[in-house]
Amino acid sequence: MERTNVPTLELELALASDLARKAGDAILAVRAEAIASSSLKADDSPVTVADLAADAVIRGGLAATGDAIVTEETWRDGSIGRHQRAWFVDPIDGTSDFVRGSRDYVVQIGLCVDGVPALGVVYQPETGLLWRGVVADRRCERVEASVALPRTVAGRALPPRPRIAISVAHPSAVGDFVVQEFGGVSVWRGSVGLKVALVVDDEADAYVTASPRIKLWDTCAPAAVLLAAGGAVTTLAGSPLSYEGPVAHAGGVCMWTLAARDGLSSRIDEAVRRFRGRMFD
Ligand SMILES: Nc1ncnc2c1ncn2[C@@H]1O[C@H](COP(=O)(O)O)[C@@H](OP(=O)(O)O)[C@H]1O
Ligand SMILES: [Mg+2]
Repeated sequence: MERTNVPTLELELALASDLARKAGDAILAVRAEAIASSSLKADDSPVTVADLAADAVIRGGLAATGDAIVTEETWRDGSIGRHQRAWFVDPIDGTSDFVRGSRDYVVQIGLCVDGVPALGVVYQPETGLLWRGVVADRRCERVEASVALPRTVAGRALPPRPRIAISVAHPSAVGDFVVQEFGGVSVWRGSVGLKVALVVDDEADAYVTASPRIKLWDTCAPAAVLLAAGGAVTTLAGSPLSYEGPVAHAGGVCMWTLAARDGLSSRIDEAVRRFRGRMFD
């Protein structure tokens, strides 16, 4: 049968892009008040009225899809379970940076199909930059002032000093060790989505975190963006990330170019061995 070039998940990509921008507007509208009145959730992570407003905008916009919806601000404990389609929403990724007045925070909307990231949108309200991807079409783009620039990481070589994107808000001994072990350079940045955007934009080769506090909504959208660009997404041990079980990634997360995965994964193993028992800080 003749192959058609009908784009996959076109409506979903348009919907998620529109909702991410609307959520971004909702955040900017209450930013000052949100920063002044932030509070801590039961797990000690910050939350603001901006997180809640953006969460509500996105949930409202996705409701008509009839799909499962998992959002940071509404999810209650338990396992995600198996869904044909499930949206993972982080209304603000990088809330701790946001409350410090940093521009490094994003809105993230990801869609898993059969438990695997299929589509993702990462939007930075402060700059209007948007990264998005549809994995099945190998379509990844950075949208800047309404111009979509295609992005790929396939075929990118690993530089002699690999650039490793590392959390500003949550530095860790494991992160430091991994950078040292790779003979690499740390690229400090807030938000998971922006660290993965660094990989997509050729400003980093890998994002590595050992934190068990990283959640499925922190990773789903950026994972889809990077996979669509031809990159790889794994646990520290090299397994695929699961989106059907617990809401936290217990095995850490690596998001990298194929060259970085191939060149560095054995040394990640070394980090895992060395830090066993106190791996997650
Ligand atoms: N060691 C840690 N402790 C607490 N949260 C962490 C963490 N490492 C990552 N995270 C979570 O991962 C997200 C991005 O963190 P970072 O900017 O440090 O990379 C944040 O999500 P939210 O901002 O959506 O709550 C944060 O809660
Ligand atoms: Mg968040």
